[in-house]
Amino acid sequence: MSDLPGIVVTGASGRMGQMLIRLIQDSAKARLVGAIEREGHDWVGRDLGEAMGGAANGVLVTDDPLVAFSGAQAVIDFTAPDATVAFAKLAAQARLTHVIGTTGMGVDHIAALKPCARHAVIVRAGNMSLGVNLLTQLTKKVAAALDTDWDIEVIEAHHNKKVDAPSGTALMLGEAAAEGRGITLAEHRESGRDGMTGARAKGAIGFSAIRGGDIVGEHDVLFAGQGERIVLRHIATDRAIFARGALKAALWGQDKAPGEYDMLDVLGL
Ligand SMILES: NC(=O)c1ccc[n+]([C@@H]2O[C@H](COP(=O)([O-])OP(=O)(O)OC[C@H]3O[C@@H](n4cnc5c(N)ncnc54)[C@H](O)[C@@H]3O)[C@@H](O)[C@H]2O)c1
Ligand SMILES: O=C(O)C1=N[C@H](C(=O)O)CCC1
Repeated sequence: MSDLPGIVVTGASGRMGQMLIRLIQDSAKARLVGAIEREGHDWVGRDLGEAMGGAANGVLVTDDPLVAFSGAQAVIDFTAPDATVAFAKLAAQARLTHVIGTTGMGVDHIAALKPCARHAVIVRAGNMSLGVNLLTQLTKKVAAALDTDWDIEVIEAHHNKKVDAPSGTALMLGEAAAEGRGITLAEHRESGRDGMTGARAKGAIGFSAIRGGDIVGEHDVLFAGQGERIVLRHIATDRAIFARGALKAALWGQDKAPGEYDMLDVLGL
């Protein structure tokens, strides 16, 4: 029996689920011990390897997290907000490191994670890539250096299957800009302009979302001044960057005290 950390992947058939499964199966630092899909999904009850179109790998896809979590050390979860809160409660009971990549979480979802983090390590980030997490620090620094004569806009583009907007990454970048400026995003957020909107509010942090085709994820933080503009940009061309970050977080969490963490903690940025 290997003593490598055993990892469960939720949303196994999803874009990120499949990426994570391949990464963990190829990893020398972790082993895949479970795969979860939602109740009624046609992968449930099937061998995971076969469901993914390859050879059998002996991992049965289940819709029962209690079964999957027993004998695991971490769960990596890129699903949907309600599902993530339900997984958090069970992961806390089982004392698993819970890595949350799910975006579109509302304030109630985030509040529901707090009691879980008293018992288990939770690492949550709207973007698990090194590049975007570094970009949040650059954004904070630029926003701190410029006054409100510079308008801040976050422009993001994603594939046509994405269900939430602004993206989790855009919100991270907006939070970083707000922090740099010493304001709260909640009080200065401006998104979804349409019709007679009136002039832009001075000091607002604006968001625009593009959805189309197979775009993996692109983010610009625009600082627009009089006669000049600064653009900080990140372009994701491969979902593997998110999966690598999530696996790193799951391993990092193994010797940490219960609590809520993000990728800045994991990456030491
Ligand atoms: N943080 C990051 O770095 C990052 C990167 C990529 C995607 N995401 C986010 O991850 C989430 C998933 O993205 P995706 O592109 O893989 O979506 P997807 O739709 O391809 O996959 C989601 C999967 O979750 C499954 N699911 C939903 N409810 C479930 C439940 N109750 N139990 C088990 N499985 C359930 C679905 O059946 C589906 O297979 C989104 O919120 C997305 O924004 C975050
Ligand atoms: O494909 C997605 O969905 C992505 N979601 C994250 C977000 O909302 O920022 C990260 C990029 C890809």
